[in-house]
Amino acid sequence: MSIDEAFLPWTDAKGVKMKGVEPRVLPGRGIGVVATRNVRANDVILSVPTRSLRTIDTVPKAIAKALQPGVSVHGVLAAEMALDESEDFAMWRTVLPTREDLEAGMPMMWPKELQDLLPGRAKGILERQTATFRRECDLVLKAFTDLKREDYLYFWVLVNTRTFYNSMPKMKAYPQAERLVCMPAADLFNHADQGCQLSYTAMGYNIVADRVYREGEEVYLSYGPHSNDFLLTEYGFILDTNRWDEVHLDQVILPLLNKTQRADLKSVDFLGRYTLDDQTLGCHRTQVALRLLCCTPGQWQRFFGAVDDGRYSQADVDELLLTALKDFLDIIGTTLEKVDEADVGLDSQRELLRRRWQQIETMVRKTIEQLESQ
Ligand SMILES: C[S@@+](CC[C@H](N)C(=O)[O-])C[C@H]1O[C@@H](n2cnc3c(N)ncnc32)[C@H](O)[C@@H]1O
Repeated sequence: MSIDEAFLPWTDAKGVKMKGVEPRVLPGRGIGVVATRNVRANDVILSVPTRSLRTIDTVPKAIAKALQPGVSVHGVLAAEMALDESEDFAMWRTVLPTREDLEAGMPMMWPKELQDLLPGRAKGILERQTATFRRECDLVLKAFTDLKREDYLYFWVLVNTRTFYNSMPKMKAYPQAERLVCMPAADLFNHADQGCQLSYTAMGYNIVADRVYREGEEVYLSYGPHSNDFLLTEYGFILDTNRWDEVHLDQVILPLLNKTQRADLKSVDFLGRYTLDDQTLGCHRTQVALRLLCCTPGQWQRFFGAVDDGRYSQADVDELLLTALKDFLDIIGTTLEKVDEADVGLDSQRELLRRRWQQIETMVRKTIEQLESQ
């Protein structure tokens, strides 16, 4: 893989300014952006003028009209790209990942058997993506009968992995999840859990350095405070070090609760989304749910209402959590065996899945050790 020599002149003609950075091919990450000289914190390293942005407002009326209101902005942008045969887009395509590149990482493009082995949180995101895609794909293929399902899927996934949240004031007319924008060159930055920030001005978008970067260093953008399950399903990769990572425990906490307890938690919006992270031995939601199993109603109410800190029931809660985490270790072990035995999909897909479960295992073991050493 290499970057077409006409690509940078093309971005230049679009008014994109790169200052002290340039895109390069990087092993294992496709293309990324690297500092060509020392960059200072708060330097604007890339700017993209409004005229170069692709938004719902730049989609040809014939396409937008044929698809909306039934298809989301995401779905319309994907359809536009799938139908775009212009020379302009052909140049952008030279730096876009191929279908094979996307298949390696994006669970939406994996075989069902591997999708079924995803961690619970990733599976939840995938289910929502798949339902949206199916609904939108049917509408798009009905409107543009020459389009093929697999081509539309490629562009749908592409838009998923390369759009930014669009903070232009006029986007307020759209629901939050629909405010999407595509930007040439800005979409070549890879993500880190701490990275540069995107900022909007009336002229367009800037990427601002979050810290000093030395010449030759890769410059990362922060896509947001995302866990590895989120990065896996939305972007097709995971980070080795991720301060926003968390492990979802619903799989082992929900089965402990009876019907009434579930209904009680649901009524206060505390049913599900139980997590472990680096900072806590079970998040506050987990603490609330487990206290239903070992406290009187009055004690539970006082903890829930923050009238007391629940110190008196902490040992019982920790014991319940420890048992749940040990059960989770069994589930993780069985899942890893299934991943190893799976004879479907690509090696890269199975390896990514294995790495994610190993990260989860490490976090669960660490918490077990901490609970046992208290
Ligand atoms: C906005 S694009 C970034 C540019 C991309 N690397 C390319 O070649 O076009 C987002 C995609 O880059 C890859 N990516 C981003 N950050 C990464 C990272 N830290 N490690 C591995 N892959 C990453 C993922 O495939 C993701 O879907």
